[in-house]
Amino acid sequence: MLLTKPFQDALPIIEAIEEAGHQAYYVGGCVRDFLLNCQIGDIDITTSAKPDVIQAIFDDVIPVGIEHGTVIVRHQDVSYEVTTFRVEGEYSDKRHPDTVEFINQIDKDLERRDFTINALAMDKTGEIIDLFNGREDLENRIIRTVGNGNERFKEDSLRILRAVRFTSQLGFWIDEHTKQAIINVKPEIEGLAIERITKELHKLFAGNYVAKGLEYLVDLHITAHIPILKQFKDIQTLQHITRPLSSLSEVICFIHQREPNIQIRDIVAEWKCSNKVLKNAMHLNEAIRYYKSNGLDNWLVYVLPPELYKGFSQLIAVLLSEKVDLEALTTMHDNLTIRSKKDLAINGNDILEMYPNHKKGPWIHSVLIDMEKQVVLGNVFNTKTMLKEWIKWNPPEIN
Ligand SMILES: Nc1ccn([C@@H]2O[C@H](COP(=O)(O)OP(=O)(O)OP(=O)(O)O)[C@@H](O)[C@H]2O)c(=O)n1
Repeated sequence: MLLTKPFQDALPIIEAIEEAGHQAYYVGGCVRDFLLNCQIGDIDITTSAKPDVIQAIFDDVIPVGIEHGTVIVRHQDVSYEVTTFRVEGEYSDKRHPDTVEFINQIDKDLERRDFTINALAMDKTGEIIDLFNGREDLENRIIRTVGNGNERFKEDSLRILRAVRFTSQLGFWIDEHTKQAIINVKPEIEGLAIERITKELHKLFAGNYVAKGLEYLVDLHITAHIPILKQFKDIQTLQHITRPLSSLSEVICFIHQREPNIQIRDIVAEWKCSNKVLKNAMHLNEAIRYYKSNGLDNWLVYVLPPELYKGFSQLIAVLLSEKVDLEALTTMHDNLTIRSKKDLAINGNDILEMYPNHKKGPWIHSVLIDMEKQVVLGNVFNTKTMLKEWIKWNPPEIN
């Protein structure tokens, strides 16, 4: 099969390993996505060479997980994960295998992988190694564990969420035996590091077939073992989603809107998200609240950071089945009369001068915000005279 560019770019790595007398193959998600004609993410390479051999062959190697057999080889500004063929022991810390044994043949390495569609390898000529009928499952759009599902999921219960995530990304179905194994092993999800769960949920909500993924999550009662989702009173409401949500802030805002008892701050804390995610989720939530009572106006566009317009428009579609055009938001933003408080033609001192018998205080800030809003909404011109006039007619409450 003709290799596409990302594989051709990685070819010198495979060739150099082979020239040193070892085997090397493209493996996992990149081969799956290649056969599906999807955009290729990272290219992973699996090899019979041990990490120290890889370090000796290449100049630019980052030892990210030598004890597990993984190093990163940098080649023409791209990072490639190169992992030695291995079999693994138990995952008692729920993150990494307790023991790793390096082996010389690819078969056993493929056998330890999660799903048949991920247990595919490809050599440098494009020849596919498919020991578990992964290609047939790709054609039939099936997620099936390699061998015994109970064992695969017990080795790493994150694979349960990966299975569901793949249904959301690829629109595939989960094989019946695999489904049963998910049901058997799902309580073990509770022992996983939350960061790993959050990462999978993020990918699940962003999948093109998100409704399908969430249907599995709910129907197989996996949600009962996922922090935050287990708090839903009516978990069915989680499934009513018509399109993907690409950022975690959108996901968090969506959850709060669907289940208002669950607070945004609590989701962020439980899922260990960043402050940036918290801030953006709050912005989105405030914008949705405002939109529900006022519709779309200049104030909403002014207050919401432009980088969140896309997420806002997605959420409006998902939550309210309404269309807010991204272009319309951008045009409204371009036509705003002011971009920030600094552009106001009046400042705190001007206001204080109008009320010489009063002291500085929070009331000045309130007047300024009100002015900002009136100017943005086009109710008053942004000149000092007009703004002072407006204040005279709408005197502030000073206390
Ligand atoms: N819990 C896991 C994680 C990964 N893998 C194997 O390691 C490969 C690479 O894993 P990763 O990069 O995490 O996932 P991808 O399948 O490549 O998918 P994506 O990049 O979309 O996350 C997978 O294809 C699979 O063969 C596994 O068996 N069990």
